[in-house]
Amino acid sequence: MPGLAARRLATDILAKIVEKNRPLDMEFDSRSTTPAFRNLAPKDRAFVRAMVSTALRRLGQIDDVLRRLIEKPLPDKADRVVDILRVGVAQILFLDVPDHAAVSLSVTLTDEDRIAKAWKGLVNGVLRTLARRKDEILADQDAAALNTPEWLFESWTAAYGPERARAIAEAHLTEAALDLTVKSDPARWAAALGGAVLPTGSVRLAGGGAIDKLEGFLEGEWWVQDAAAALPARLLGDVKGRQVADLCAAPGGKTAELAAAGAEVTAVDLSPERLERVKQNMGRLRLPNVRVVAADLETWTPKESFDAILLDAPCSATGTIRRHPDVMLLKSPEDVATLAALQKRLLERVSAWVKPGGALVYCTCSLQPEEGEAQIEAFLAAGAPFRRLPVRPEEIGGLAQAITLAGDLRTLPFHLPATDAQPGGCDGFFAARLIRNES
Ligand SMILES: C[S@@+](CC[C@H](N)C(=O)[O-])C[C@H]1O[C@@H](n2cnc3c(N)ncnc32)[C@H](O)[C@@H]1O
Repeated sequence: MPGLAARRLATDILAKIVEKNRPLDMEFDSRSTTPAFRNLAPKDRAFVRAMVSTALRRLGQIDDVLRRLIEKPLPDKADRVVDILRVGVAQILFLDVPDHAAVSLSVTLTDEDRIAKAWKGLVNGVLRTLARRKDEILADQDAAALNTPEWLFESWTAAYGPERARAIAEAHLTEAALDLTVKSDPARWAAALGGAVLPTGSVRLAGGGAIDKLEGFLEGEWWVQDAAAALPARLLGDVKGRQVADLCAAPGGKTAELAAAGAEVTAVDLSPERLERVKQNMGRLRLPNVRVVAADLETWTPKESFDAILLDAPCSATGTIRRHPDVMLLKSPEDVATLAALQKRLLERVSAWVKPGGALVYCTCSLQPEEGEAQIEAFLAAGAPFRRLPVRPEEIGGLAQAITLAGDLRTLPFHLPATDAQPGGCDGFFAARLIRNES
């Protein structure tokens, strides 16, 4: 039956993420070699990804629909039914799928399962009712609040105020555009690829299609990198001919920027597998000036100090929810606390490796102040031999709203608003630039 295999796979993947806490990318990577995945046409694979991402992005709204339309909560053994319903609701409310196809394929999937089949009538009834009442139900839902875990909404309200917290949650409702960092001539690549040049210099495409088939990929003219993720490396200024350490480097977006700007880069990361990707990427991009080191920064020590250091510390990644909606499900306040402790240790340790007068940029793709502003405040307050060098708007494409009072970079997911030429938004990044005292 056309489309059934894609729904079955989407339901299986969603179940693993929601019930087994498996990250979305990891689950897709591990499925990519299985027959169930390989037998799908490329457009069906993309559709599986769209169903799963949408179900995660809108999980709060979807579960609210199920609470409204199912009178008695389903028993634990009906997990499969819930997952089928979630994928079905995602199709009816948020994806461009005819209602009758979403309903009948969901019913067929239910009928396939030995236990779930007992709820075939319920699946049919719930999805048909939804198809009839969808406009009324959608109008009655507060999407931003329903889809955001309470602890996150509260933390953003405390950090940024209620209006900006809501704007962040609203920005998460939309899939991110595809941003490219180009080696040179953004206007030429924007024209060639049908995109637009952002004020920050990245090229933004509306997304869709296989990346490795796009012009310039094989020639190594650009790499995929969110517009906000492209900003921290730039804060190191002119790095041509300088010894620069990119710490926590994989998969290498910032390594590529530094190498393309002419630095001699030492790229360090804990994960040998992820470093393989750095090597592949640098090969494709024809950037030979990168030395890759697989090491734990908590124990590794460089032989010599560096002119400049970029520390892109491991973090909760709450700034990347538009691309990774599973973050909302998988991360907890405890994770933020554990990661903040690791970031503090890394920052203190690696800061000793910067030459006097050299720059240290600390960054994370987190919206949580504990992983950004508070780290730097505590580091400087503890008497570290560094001073802040505030970020200037002209260094980041005039994005003055992304500079804090203290002079750090703080992008939020609703920055870079949409225009006629391009969709809006960017990752939520924090970056601080510190200069080591001369003596
Ligand atoms: C945010 S990602 C880095 C993204 C990368 N800078 C880029 O722009 O493509 C964080 C990285 O930190 C690495 N990492 C985590 N703990 C580490 C440690 N103790 N030592 C070295 N690398 C670590 C992870 O393997 C992961 O690749």
